Amino acid sequence: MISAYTGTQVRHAEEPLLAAGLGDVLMQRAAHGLAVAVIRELKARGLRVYGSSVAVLTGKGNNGGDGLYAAAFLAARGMRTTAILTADSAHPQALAAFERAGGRVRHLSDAAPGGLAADTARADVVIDAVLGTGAKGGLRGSAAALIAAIAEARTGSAAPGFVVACDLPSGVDADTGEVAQPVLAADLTVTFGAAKAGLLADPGADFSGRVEVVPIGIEENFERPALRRLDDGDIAALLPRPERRAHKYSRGVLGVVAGSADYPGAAVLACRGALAAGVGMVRYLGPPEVADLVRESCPEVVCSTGAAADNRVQAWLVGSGMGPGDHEQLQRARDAVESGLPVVADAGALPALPDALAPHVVLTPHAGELAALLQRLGGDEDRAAVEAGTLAAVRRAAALTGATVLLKGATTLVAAPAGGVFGQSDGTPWLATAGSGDVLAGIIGALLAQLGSDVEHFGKAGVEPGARWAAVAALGAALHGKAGRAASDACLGGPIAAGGIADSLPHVWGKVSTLSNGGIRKRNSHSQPLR
Ligand SMILES: NC(=O)C1=CN([C@@H]2O[C@H](COP(=O)(O)OP(=O)(O)OC[C@H]3O[C@@H](n4cnc5c(N)ncnc54)[C@H](O)[C@@H]3O)[C@@H](O)[C@H]2O)[C@@H](O)CC1
Ligand SMILES: Nc1ncnc2c1ncn2[C@@H]1O[C@H](COP(=O)(O)OP(=O)(O)O)[C@@H](O)[C@H]1O
Ligand SMILES: [K+]
Repeated sequence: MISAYTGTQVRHAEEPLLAAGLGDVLMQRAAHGLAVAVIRELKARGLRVYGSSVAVLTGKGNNGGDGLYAAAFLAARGMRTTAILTADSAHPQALAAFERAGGRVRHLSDAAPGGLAADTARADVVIDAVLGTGAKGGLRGSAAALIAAIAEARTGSAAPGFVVACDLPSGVDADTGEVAQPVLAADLTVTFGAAKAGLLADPGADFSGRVEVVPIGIEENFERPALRRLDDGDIAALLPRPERRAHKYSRGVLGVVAGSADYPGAAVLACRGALAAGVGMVRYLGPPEVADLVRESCPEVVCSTGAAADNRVQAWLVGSGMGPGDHEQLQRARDAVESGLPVVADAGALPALPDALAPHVVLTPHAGELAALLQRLGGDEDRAAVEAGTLAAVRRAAALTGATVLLKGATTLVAAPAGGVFGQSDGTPWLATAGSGDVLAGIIGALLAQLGSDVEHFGKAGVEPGARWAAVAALGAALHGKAGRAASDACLGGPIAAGGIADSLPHVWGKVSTLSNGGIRKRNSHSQPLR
């Protein structure tokens, strides 16, 4: 599990060490980790360390101190180092160490910004150490103009070098991932003590590049993370596995209330997602012409009639491909929510459900649908506001509705009403294709049907009871993202259609499940050695 924290949590974790007079030790550890990461990245790109150039942009706080100490290490390794001091002061000891190591200092206040930006953009490595967790808002004044000019110079030409953010890209809010432009997009963010939540949520993640965490000795002092990400080991541990004596009903039946005359394909794609995600059986309820298409496309699906209450299932999927005029389907969706069973509620069901829900109801809006939901509950966020502050918006929706809320996007966030948030970023932009969300709803529905009643399962994987519905939804988002990526990889990085996500899921599932302790022999409960 990757755990991320707010800047305030990181500062609290540092406090005991600062009180013990270890502030400079922490900074040296951070700076050394940053320098090592820069050297590793240079080598990975086939560049020599000795003689390569590095420009470090510094502010007046400790973030600038980290950057200057790191540049001093790099100067000692033979790099040509320049520090551009963007503020009227700099961390005094770090600046002295940098100068002792032979680094060159330039002051933003003394230079023509255009020339300085052009020189900086040409460096093999640019380190952004202007603002860290102590930032109040974004870059201002001449520092903002310099960063904007460097960003522009780097986009205009095929910039040869790479950008490394020290702790976080300046202008990205460590707690929320909100972005105050201008921000210099990093290829690599080297962050200290723990990942910051804002690096793993959009839009901050757009600017963070790859994120590496440098341990600095504060790791024991953290409490509850602000955001968690399931890694492959967690996914392997959480995947349901059929018992040896399993039958289709014990493995879980998913009821699907989806599709309409206008969008019949959504029902098919939701069923295909569910079938690929290990469910024992899918029961479809919907208009006869949609049911015909479902039968034709997925003969495995059992099509039923009647009300939701007449059909025995372990979980429901409602809403994909439904509109406000689909009264009978919407009534089934409301009944499914009333049943008390786990429900994934997508698309057309979102505006039709009661305002007050429960954690076992997983809502799956995209940004536009989340804005509409928040507006209905008294907020004034539009789609752009949700996209500018995804973490805050998804938390607010979960708190207001009492449901688990999954916000779809490049990073998919899942908020539990009790407070925990998961953030998955396993996919590819090729997933932004019509019907992709229907497949996701099918996958989550299948997981709810299989795992919904198994509370202990989550405890074993380190997920507390209050966050287990969010963990199921995050597991679904992770599988969906990985399946989309695998489908695209199979076409050498080419485009995918939504059905391809479902098609590649079983293979992705099998591959990731081999990572569980015990390895490949534990992959299936029936592949036991003969006794
Ligand atoms: N506290 C510690 O012991 C450690 C801190 N570390 C580093 O220290 C950073 C936090 O340091 P600080 O608390 O000094 O904060 P920052 O270095 O983020 O910057 C704060 C300074 O910048 C000014 N400032 C704030 N917002 C500004 C804005 N929008 N425009 C211009 N100036 C602004 C403030 O007045 C303050 O002087 C972390 O991100 C990390 O890089 C690491 O060295 C590890 C140890
Ligand atoms: N840029 C992106 N990168 C990765 N995944 C994305 C991106 N954009 C969208 N997705 C994913 O694709 C799916 C789109 O779902 P949705 O918006 O409901 O589409 P539809 O309604 O057409 O099915 C979601 O799972 C979302 O997380
Ligand atoms: K920074």
